[in-house]
Amino acid sequence: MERICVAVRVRPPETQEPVKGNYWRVEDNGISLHNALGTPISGYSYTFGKYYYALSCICFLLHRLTYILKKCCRIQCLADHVFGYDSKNGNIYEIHTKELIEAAVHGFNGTVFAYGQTSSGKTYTMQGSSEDPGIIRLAVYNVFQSIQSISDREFLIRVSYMEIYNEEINDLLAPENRKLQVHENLERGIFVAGLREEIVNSPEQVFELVELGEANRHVGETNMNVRSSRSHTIFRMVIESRDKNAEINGNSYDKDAVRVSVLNLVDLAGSERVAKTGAGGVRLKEGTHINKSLMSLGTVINKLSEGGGKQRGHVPYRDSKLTRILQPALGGNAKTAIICTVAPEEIHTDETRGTLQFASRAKRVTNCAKVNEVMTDAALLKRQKREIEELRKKLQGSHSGVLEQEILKLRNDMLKFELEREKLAMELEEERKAQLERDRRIMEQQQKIENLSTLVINSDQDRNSYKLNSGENNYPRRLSLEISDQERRSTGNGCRESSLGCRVTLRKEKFQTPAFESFFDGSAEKPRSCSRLADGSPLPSDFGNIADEDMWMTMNKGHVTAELDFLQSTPNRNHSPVASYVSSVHDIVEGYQGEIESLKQQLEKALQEKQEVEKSLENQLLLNDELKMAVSDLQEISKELGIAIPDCKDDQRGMSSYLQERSPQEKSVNGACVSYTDEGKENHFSKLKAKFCKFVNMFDHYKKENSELHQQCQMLNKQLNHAVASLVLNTGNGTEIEGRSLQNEEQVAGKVFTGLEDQTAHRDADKERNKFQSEESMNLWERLKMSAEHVSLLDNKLALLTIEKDAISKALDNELNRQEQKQLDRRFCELLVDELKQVSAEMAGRDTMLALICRGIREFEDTMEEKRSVKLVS
Ligand SMILES: Nc1ncnc2c1ncn2[C@@H]1O[C@H](COP(=O)(O)OP(=O)(O)OP(=O)(O)O)[C@@H](O)[C@H]1O
Repeated sequence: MERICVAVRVRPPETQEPVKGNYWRVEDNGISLHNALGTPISGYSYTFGKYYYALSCICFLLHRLTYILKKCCRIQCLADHVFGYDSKNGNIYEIHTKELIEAAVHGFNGTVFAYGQTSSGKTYTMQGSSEDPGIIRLAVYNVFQSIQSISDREFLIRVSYMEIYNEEINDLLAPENRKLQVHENLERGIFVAGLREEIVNSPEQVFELVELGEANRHVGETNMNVRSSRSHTIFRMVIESRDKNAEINGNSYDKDAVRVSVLNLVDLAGSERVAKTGAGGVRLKEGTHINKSLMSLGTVINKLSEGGGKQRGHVPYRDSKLTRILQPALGGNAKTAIICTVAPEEIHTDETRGTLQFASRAKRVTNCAKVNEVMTDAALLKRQKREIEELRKKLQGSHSGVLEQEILKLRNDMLKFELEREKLAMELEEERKAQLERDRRIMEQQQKIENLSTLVINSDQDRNSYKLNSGENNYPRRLSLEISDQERRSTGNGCRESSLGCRVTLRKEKFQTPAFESFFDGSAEKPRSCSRLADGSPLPSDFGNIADEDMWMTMNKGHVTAELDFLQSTPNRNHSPVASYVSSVHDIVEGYQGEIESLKQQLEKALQEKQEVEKSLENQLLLNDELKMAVSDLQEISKELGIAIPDCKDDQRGMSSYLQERSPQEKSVNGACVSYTDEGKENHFSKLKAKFCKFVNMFDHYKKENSELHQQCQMLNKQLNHAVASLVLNTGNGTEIEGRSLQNEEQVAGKVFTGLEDQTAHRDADKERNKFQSEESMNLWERLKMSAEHVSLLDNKLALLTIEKDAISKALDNELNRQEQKQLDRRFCELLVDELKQVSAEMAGRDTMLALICRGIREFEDTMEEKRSVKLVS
């Protein structure tokens, strides 16, 4: 564990004029604010490791003398420092950062960053000038020098340069690589995907790249700095090294051990105040992002400094790209040095104080740096080294230009692929999110549908209970307009918002045919077996294609069973002016229903009678059968006796003529059996004859009865026809619902007729009636629709008027309250006036009393005076 090294650098004043007000003075290893007289101002004094400063100076002097002393002092040397106006970048580098850079060559991660307000000299410190090279240049030189001094290891250095501009990471070496993403994995730790990395062999190569990056960096002019950095830049060197002699020594462990360290040299953009920078538009936006990310950095430092390096809790590295990229440098596996730059001018006192406080906190942060050794057989170092060698050989050849281009192209391709991969990963993630969202929506929809189904079922149950209670037929008595915002929004299965604005619920379990509301817009899907349905009508317009009764039943089944849920007026509408209109419509409907019900009763009665007649007819037929059997018995006996008896099917006349045409002996049926010699036979014959006569009489009687019954039956059928016809005509003026239900009745009636009358003629009549009925129904629906629209319009108006009325009554109430208040005030005033009058009267009384007392006193005094003068005289 080691602490972050923090140095403070005060840049020279902007003007050479002598300071008139307060000024910052650097003394020993501290910085304090002094007034114009040179006296330090209390509370503005910061001292940074005096003891360490002395030690570091000694260390600097003895730096090259003894390695052990250097080693011992290393930690101490990286202690805090304060650098004054006249300090050079070289001094700072030597004292503050050199150890860190050299440690990076030996496999430690290292980060150096400059922090401070705008125009305090961060860029100057990091980049420097031609006379005073900055930390980056000095570090690059130092790295290459160190590499050269280490003869037993081979190195590979890769360089990248990026900026964080408005919270977007851009590649400064490849400006086309924008909006790069930060990733983390076990192998590479935290890294920026798609960042161009250049393999370098010399400081000059690096400087070229730095220049290229600087040219691409975002800078802009503000009131405080002509060339103000508008982005944070991170110059990164990845140093890989491997033991050269490992293969010769046969040490496979050393051969595969590759040290990989990352050195970040960071030039932060400066915190700024809009009032001072005069930033607006783009500059303001940049400034906002800069301040935000610096605030995140401050928060991270605060968090890290709080726990004393042990219990840190959650550190919000992910709050900004800057802290995320610098995560290893802030409390992680890295050596870190911070250079806090401050401006000496009095006007920047607050900012300077802020920077110094940041420095104090950063000083308390501890890191845990260790040598990063990677064990891999396919080390990148080896591979890339070989590649470099190959490329170098090729470059030396005649086609160097072409090859160079090829390399560039390959590199670009590689980057493109990497970017593509990133993009695809992002798209995949987005798609996943979208899918989740879709699933959620579907779930919601399903829930809604379930809710609506429950509603429909409830409604169905309500209606059933209504039916049970009323003991009525299957027709709903009232139309109710149920408007509920929630339900109106719902457009699930079987439940749609109608053009009337009222919600119409279909009974899904029964409806197989076009939805009811489609009658309004004619969008209903036509049933398969009924292709020639009239537009918008639920009933077939042409019955020519209907082959039989079953098909007709099948076709109409959906319509006949289709019902609307109850529609109820909302309570507030009962009192609306249009409610009477609705109720009148309801009355008309109810009138029709009454008629229909009475007709139905008639029909039922007729059907009952008809059933009775049928029953007696059946009995008659049974008797007929018995009679037939008896006749056949008789025929057999007659045959036996040699008498020819006419067939039982013959009518009465046939039987009579037979009896008349009989032989003389046979004619005297009443006992003249003279022609028979055999007395026994005669008796038997007479018995049979009597029996036969009895049967004949019975037959006559039944036949008569039968014809009567037939007549009665025909009469009843006529009555039935008549009842049904009037029922159908009346239904034509009824509602759709009644119309449909009557179709059902008609079908029942049609069934009854089937056995009695000619079906074709009846169907023609049915067709006509149904056509008429459907037209009438549609007309009525149109009227109902219009009236419902009218009702809804009036309701809206009423609602508006109600709101207006409420507002007026509210205003009226307010006015009344005000009036009351005024009256109360007036009353209060009057009371006050009365009281005042009383008080003044009292005062007047007292004045009078006082006057009287005064007069009394005066009189008393006069008397006394007189007495005194009398006394004196006497
Ligand atoms: N130590 C120094 N010696 C001489 N000049 C300096 C020094 N430090 C800063 N300057 C000058 O001050 C000015 C502002 O410095 P610089 O641009 O480095 O500030 P900065 O902190 O990077 O500002 P910003 O955050 O706006 O980018 C520059 O003109 C620079 O040359």
